[in-house]
Amino acid sequence: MEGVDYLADERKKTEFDVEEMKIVWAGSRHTFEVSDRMAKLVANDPVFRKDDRVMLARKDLFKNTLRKATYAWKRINELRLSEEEASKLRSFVDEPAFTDLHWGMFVPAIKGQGTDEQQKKWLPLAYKMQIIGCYAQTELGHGSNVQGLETTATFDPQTDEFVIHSPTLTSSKWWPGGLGKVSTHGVVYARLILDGQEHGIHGFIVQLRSLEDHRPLPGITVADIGMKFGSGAYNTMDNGLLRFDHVRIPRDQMLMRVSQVTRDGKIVQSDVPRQLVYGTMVYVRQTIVQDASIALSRAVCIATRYSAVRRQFGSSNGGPETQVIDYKTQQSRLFPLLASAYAFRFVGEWLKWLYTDVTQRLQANDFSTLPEAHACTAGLKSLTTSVTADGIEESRKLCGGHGYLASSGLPELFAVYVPACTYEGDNTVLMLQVARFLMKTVSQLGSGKPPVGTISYMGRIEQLMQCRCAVKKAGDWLNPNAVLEAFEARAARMSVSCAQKLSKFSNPEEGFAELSADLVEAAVAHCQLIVVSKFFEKLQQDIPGKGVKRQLEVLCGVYSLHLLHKHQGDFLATSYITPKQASLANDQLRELYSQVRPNAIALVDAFNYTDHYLGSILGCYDGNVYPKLYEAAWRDPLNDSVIPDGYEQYIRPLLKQQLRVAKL
Ligand SMILES: CCCCC/C=C\C/C=C\C/C=C\C/C=C\C/C=C\C=C\C(=O)SCCNC(=O)CCNC(=O)[C@H](O)C(C)(C)COP(=O)(O)OP(=O)(O)OC[C@H]1O[C@@H](n2cnc3c(N)ncnc32)[C@H](O)[C@@H]1OP(=O)(O)O
Ligand SMILES: Cc1cc2nc3c(=O)[nH]c(=O)nc-3n(C[C@H](O)[C@H](O)[C@H](O)COP(=O)(O)OP(=O)(O)OC[C@H]3O[C@@H](n4cnc5c(N)ncnc54)[C@H](O)[C@@H]3O)c2cc1C
Repeated sequence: MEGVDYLADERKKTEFDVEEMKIVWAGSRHTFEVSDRMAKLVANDPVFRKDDRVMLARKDLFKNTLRKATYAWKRINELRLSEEEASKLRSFVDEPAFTDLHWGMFVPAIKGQGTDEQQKKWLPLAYKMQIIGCYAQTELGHGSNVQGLETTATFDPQTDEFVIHSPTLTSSKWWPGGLGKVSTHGVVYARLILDGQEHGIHGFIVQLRSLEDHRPLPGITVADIGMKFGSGAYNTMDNGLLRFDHVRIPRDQMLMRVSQVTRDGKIVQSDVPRQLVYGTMVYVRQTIVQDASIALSRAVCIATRYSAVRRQFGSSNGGPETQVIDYKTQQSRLFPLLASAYAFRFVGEWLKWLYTDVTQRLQANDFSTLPEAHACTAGLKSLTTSVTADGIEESRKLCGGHGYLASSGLPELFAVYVPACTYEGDNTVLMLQVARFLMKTVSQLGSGKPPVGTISYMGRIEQLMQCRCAVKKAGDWLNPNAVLEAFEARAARMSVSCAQKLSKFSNPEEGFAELSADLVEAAVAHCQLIVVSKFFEKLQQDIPGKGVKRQLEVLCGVYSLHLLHKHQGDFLATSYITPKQASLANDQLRELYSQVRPNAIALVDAFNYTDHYLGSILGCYDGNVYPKLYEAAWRDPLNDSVIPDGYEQYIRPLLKQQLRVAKL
């Protein structure tokens, strides 16, 4: 039944202009057009086929990734794509590869931490991919604790070189993507030693492999760390291990924007704060927040379309059964995820702005917003990746048994996505950084320095500690001020409560460790407030298109009220709302689900994903799920023959043996 749209009736119910919503989702008409063009380019090119990925053995999978990545690079050059187009094309290829780390971390590390001279030398080589780089920070023994890294970079004043060395097994670099089999160079993080004295962790550009024959250079041991979670998935990436045996590099290969080492082996600190050595992580964390909305929206698109196709129970007089999307339980699990995808999109857009702003300030030697940028990128990376990883798994469950099939696309999406909760900073460790920022802010209240930016609500601490929720009926929860005050009061009260408990400890570090679980909860409350408030800010913009703004208001209501419902313990325990008001919020939430329902399919169509990118039979645009599942089953290599390999060797003797036992 080629060409029939099985979701056409659903699409007829839409109450808003989907084409305009596509622009809102993309961020601008220009971004929409670039994305649309690149997505179609990839989808229509058979080299980028990916439906066989989960069947491939590791070596074939990896070679296939190399083929796709180099072909993508060829197309980028042939078509003279801009940086923006090239990056979109790579993302629609949808296969983790060494190029992610080359463009996503190696190049940004040189840009952010290299001097002008170093950038001039290394960036042209990297831009033409004449060298391929990775980001080699984590070690076997230490990842979260960057100050605990053991690799050493000892300056030798005789030769004007650094000697890079791995003194222990645990100092082996472990995890860097692209390192295992591909990278020719790495930005390697090591402990700087000058004249026997330690000077903290710094980045060094180290050549790892020959540019002639790709063999590791003398003193370098390098390999892949082995298979990871899931089939296909992140196994396309060659995460690597690396050991140095007194490897010498010229002095000018230490990235010297933050600190310089002089010819006579002295360290000179520039005005730039030492934390800029961590700058690449801040950059990547903000890109991860933007990507979270993409991964979550993919899962939600699949689950929403399938929930409209799937029917179970409720047939009367031989009529059709109920679409599972009409069950309130399904809606209460699915629609908050749909709303979260939109919420993360907008907070990601804002975070990109914040990051650009802090970068411009840093160039003008204004470091004042760095702590907030660090707290926001760390906290939002943690919050959005945790919700997205859980949301992908929930989407799989929302698709029932068929969600467990590889052809649903959800298992692989989960397996690729879930390490985002760990890489670029373990999510708990990052929330504890937010908590430190919050405790510092609370301790400085009343010092005459008013808190600004995302923490400015703390400046109204007295009012926020005393106010009570004014909601009297369910509809009052549609008032943005009521919702915002609730989230502000909850976040402020949880932080103050932690600060009060902390003040009872004579050793603040001991207190911080003891209270860390509470502190993480306060940090989560603060980050949720940021997401809610950025959604409301988005709604204050001029949003054209029939019914588009209205739909976004509904989604904003779903996002904030489902959080309020889920965390009602916090809101009640901090005495901002009463149980009655919590119950009214839930009533309003149910009503909002009914408003999402007729628009659900259109709201996921607005993501504008091609069937190729979604990679899911359950989520295909036309909803023609069952014939496609049936056909896909027959394509499985196990069905190449009616009698399986191994019948003669195992099944037949087994059956014969059973027969003998039966005869006895
Ligand atoms: C179906 C198939 C689908 C296919 C999908 C297809 C494609 C997918 C493609 C791609 C996937 C998408 C993205 C992939 C991206 C990346 C993944 C790949 C690579 C991953 C790379 C990595 O993981 S790199 C390694 C990252 N490592 C970490 O993040 C380590 C975490 N640890 C730290 O950051 C720090 O050590 C710390 C922050 C936890 C502690 O630091 P320390 O110095 O010990 O700190 P203190 O706590 O004492 O703090 C001191 C002061 O410094 C401030 N501060 C700390 N960090 C920063 C910072 N970054 N910036 C600014 N300031 C900072 C801190 O606040 C303290 O300040 P005060 O003194 O004022 O309190
Ligand atoms: C797929 C993938 C790709 C990666 N790519 C790269 C790369 O390209 N380059 C690179 O350098 N690294 C890379 N990494 C490494 C990654 O950055 C680290 O694994 C990550 O930072 C977490 O550090 P860890 O492994 O040391 O975790 P650990 O810190 O050992 O965490 C273990 C547990 O301890 C807890 N914990 C740790 N410290 C604290 C604390 N202070 N308080 C409370 N709880 C704590 C954590 O919450 C966690 O539950 C990658 C990792 C993965 C999984």
